[in-house]
Amino acid sequence: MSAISFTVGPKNCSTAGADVSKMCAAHHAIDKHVKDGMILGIGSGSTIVYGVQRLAQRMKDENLSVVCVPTSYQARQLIIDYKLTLGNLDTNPKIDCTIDGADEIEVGTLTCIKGGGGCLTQEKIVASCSEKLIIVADGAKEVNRLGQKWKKGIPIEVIPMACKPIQQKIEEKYGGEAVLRMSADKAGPLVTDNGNFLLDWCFPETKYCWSSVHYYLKLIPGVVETGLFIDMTDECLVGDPQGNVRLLKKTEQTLEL
Ligand SMILES: O=C(CO)[C@H](O)[C@H](O)COP(=O)(O)O
Repeated sequence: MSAISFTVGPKNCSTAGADVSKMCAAHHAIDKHVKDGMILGIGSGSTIVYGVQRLAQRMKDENLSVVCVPTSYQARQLIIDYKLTLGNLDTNPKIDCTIDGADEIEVGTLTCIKGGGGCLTQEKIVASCSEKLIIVADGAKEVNRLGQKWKKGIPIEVIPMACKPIQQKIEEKYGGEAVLRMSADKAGPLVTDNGNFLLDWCFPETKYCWSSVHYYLKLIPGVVETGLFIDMTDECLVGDPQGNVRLLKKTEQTLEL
């Protein structure tokens, strides 16, 4: 793997029952990147929960003033539950830094698949308004090629009435299978925070120019957003079960159209 990767831990974060890899990565990101007076984007998923806990602790200990802009209903609720200051893009259209998780990270280009938790559209909007995007993850997410470990496909948010034609167009163009994500607890499809459906496109194993795939998908009427995060990530902090955190920087150019 070609990447700048070095250990920046270990950190003292051995809380019983916690996922130490995720926790150390998230704690390190908060300690390194959050400064007083900042507008901070709060990502979604399980890793960021540790980040919010750490932030709440720092706010108390250091009396920081930080406005938090959520990337999902889950993130909004976390901000409220931990008594942090809730912002939004109307009042804070420019964000200093967003910290978020990922489902898979291509080492070298730092291209990520996101949206396993279904929040990709708001995550991408908030990231696009941010000076910096910091991804926090455990080592299981690192790959040389997207799809090596994450087998659930690339999440694509779609307008419900366009779901079937979009499925067909994707499969005709690239092959594989674009599967409508179903809700775990309600009969029928999962509905996103934006009232849309999700397709998870399980793509055939081959070499892709991900930016051209992304642009092709985005141009299909009814596609709202894709879970491909290309040239957005500034750095990844990757934790391990011993509490070490490695920093990954971009070292390879993304294939261009
Ligand atoms: O993109 C996301 C949600 O849409 C999450 O950031 C991603 O699924 C990672 O989640 P976790 O931290 O639980 O592994």
